[in-house]
Amino acid sequence: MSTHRKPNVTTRSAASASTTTTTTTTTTTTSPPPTIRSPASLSPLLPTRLESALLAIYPLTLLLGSIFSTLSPTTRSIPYSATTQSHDPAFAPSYFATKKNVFNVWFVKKGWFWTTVALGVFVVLNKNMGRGWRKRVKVGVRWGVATGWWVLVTQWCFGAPLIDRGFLFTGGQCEMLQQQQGKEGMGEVREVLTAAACKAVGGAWRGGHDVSGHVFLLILGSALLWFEVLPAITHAEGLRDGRRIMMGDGRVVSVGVEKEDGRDDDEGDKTTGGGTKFALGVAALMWWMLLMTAAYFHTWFEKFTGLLVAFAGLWVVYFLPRGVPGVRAVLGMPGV
Ligand SMILES: CCCCCCCCCCCCCCCC(=O)SCCNC(=O)CCNC(=O)[C@H](O)C(C)(C)COP(=O)(O)OP(=O)(O)OC[C@H]1O[C@@H](n2cnc3c(N)ncnc32)[C@H](O)[C@@H]1OP(=O)(O)O
Repeated sequence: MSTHRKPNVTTRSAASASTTTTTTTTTTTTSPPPTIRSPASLSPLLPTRLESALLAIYPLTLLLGSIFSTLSPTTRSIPYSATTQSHDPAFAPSYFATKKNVFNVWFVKKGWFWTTVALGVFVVLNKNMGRGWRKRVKVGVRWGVATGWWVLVTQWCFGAPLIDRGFLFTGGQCEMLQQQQGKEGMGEVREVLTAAACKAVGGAWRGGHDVSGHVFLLILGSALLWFEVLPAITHAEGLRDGRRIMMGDGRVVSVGVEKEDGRDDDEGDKTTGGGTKFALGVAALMWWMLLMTAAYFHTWFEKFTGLLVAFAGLWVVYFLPRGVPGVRAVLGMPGV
């Protein structure tokens, strides 16, 4: 089964193969090169096993936090307000259960800034990207698409962001709009089509489904960081050549065939310099804040939809290019 794929995946090692003795023929038939070890049935549009395991950390974290909030006697005994999406701050069960906690105010609420800085530092300081700009530009393009998704979902989507549109679509509205006296203070009706405008005029954003912006941003930002960083610092096949791509003629091969001149810039020198540590540190803090969000804020369903919306963006940036050569030409793939 694997023999007809072998020529596609061994191109990158052709140079080294020519230096080996004739006995290599026997060796190659019995022990296939690492680039074809992934199950043949795996679609390039799906994560490798290792990527799946890493991505599974997110739903598991949400589950863990939600179970904790359900079972913890302290958390359960304090009233939860669906409108503020939090516990009464006067009785907050933990420092992390208050909205004003310093990590929320300076880190999560500015989470895309931190994601950008961490990625920027990694790209500038990481030696494994080679001397040219090609790989760095592709990282920038992927960041641009992820940023576009963040903007559309949380900031602006030709008017209200998608989260607010979803809230209104599912029957929510600014409570003051329902009460006639509130309408005057709000000015244009368009202004109250966003949660921010509603809160600014003292209204309550109630009644609809509010996708968790925190869950969305923390998953999108942290996964973006490790999807970019890990292929550059690990030998794990599931994050490197175990990734499968579809070629223009429909063949599914290892991503190894697309490496520049068959060369693997990253091989051998797996440095974890300051840029890498900083980026992974930001991703780790994001994971912690995700756990805190899961434990103290939002409903189960709000967290679940935050996860889905983040995964949708990640799929477009990191998995769609594997199955569509045209998209791959624009977005590239980390470590390739
Ligand atoms: C040599 C080296 C060279 C280096 C070279 C580097 C180059 C480096 C270039 C830099 C250049 C930068 C350029 C950046 C360019 C940008 O990226 S600028 C963008 C900066 N802006 C941001 O990052 C903003 C990010 N924030 C957001 O998008 C939104 O605030 C969020 C995070 C989506 C959250 O929205 P939200 O409305 O809070 O929504 P939600 O999650 O539903 O929360 C509901 C409520 O529960 C609360 N809540 C939920 N979870 C929690 C929690 N865990 N804790 C407390 N409260 C919570 C919320 O606070 C919220 O309460 P309210 O505030 O509404 O009362």
